[in-house]
Amino acid sequence: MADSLTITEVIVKDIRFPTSKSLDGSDAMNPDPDYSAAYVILKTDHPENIEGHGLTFTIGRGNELCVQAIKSLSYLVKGKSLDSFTSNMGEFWKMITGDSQLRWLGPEKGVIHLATGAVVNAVWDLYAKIEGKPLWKLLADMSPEELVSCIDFTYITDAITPSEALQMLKNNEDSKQKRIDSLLANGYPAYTTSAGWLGYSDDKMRRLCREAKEQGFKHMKIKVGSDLDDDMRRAAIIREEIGDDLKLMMDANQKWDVDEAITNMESLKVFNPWWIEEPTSPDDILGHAKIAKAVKPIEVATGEHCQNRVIFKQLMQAGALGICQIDSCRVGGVNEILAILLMAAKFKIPVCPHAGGVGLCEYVQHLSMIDYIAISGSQEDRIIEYVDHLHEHFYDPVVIKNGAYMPPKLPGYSITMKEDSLKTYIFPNGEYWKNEKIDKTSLYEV
Ligand SMILES: C[C@H](O)[C@@H](O)[C@@H](O)[C@H](O)C(=O)O
Ligand SMILES: [Mg+2]
Repeated sequence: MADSLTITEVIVKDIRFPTSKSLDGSDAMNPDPDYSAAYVILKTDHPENIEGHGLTFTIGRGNELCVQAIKSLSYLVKGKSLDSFTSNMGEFWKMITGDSQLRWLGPEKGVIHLATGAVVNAVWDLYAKIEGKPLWKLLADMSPEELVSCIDFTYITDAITPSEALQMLKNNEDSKQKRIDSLLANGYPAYTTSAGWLGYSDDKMRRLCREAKEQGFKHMKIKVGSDLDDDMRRAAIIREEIGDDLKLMMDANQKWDVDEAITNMESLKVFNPWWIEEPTSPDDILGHAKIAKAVKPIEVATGEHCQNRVIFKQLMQAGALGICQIDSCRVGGVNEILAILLMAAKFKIPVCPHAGGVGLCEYVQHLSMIDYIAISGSQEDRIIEYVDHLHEHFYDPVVIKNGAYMPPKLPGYSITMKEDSLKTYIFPNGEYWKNEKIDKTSLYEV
């Protein structure tokens, strides 16, 4: 029973994959990412040893900082009963983000908030496993009142109030089952970024474009922001491969200044992109608003480095955001995501989550599904990012059919990694890393 379950131990692991070797994930700002996870396991006294798993995503060096921050937060969950959290999820989230001394490190941003995402998501994973449901179903089965009670509305009531949120959820209540049935039958549409990594050769890009088309993808994303001539050349190759019917998106990964973004998009618009992603600093709300106005009808997309619900709120209020790219563990986990999904629905901004990395696809599928089932109620202009890397390390990897994510069936948040993978890729002494020459700019003594 949930009410007798106690979290007895919090284990944290530094897991890193050497993706920089194949340039998977490379972009103009991040040329050599090693996809990594600050990974947390909540041990419990459940008779069948059910555990809660969660992770936060980084790209290598610095993962150890998230690991330490999770350790600092762990006293807030260790020794507590799951029921003491699930009886009021909103209060639980306030408690995790409200530690009077740790809060100083943020508040609600940077390393401490990335760590919050891992811990909060691990608690949701445990909750869903105990209830015997995949996370999307656990959320779908909640009443509007229960869903609203998961959210901390602090700092966002000028954009959305609890009673407005409740009304929005109630409006969707009667038609929920219809959308669940459609997800079970058709899945949730995806787009792929796998073909367009900046470090890939032209031949590899062409081959991956063809494969993606054959797999049923209708949208592809390409990296830009290195050198405009090169961006033009690569965009032309992709358009040649995918034709005019498929949608093309561009991602500059924060490379440009505001006016530079506007000028460069003047040239790149000939390839008819649907959106330009992260054109400039993720903190520059007015800059995004200026770009959004200038590049219309191309949409401005951002969110993977958006630190919390307050920044999302301002982007929406300022008309700076055309596509909202929630990130499952950049912000403080499921509770804060629900707040952002509700604001996006209110502002009529489509949510297309940031995924890829390691575990992000596994996470965000649940979030888009609950958005569709209970919050926005729509799939119009909404797709989930998909990247074909590292899924083999998960017990319950994503299932893509005909370019769509199929709803996960196993209980939990789909983020549990295989024992063997954890052992092999733990940094710096796992089977893989112990023989590698390791960069010494980390806290580890090597
Ligand atoms: C370093 C990473 O692969 C990023 O390039 C990636 O998250 C990207 O911005 C994306 O939108 O998928
Ligand atoms: Mg991106």
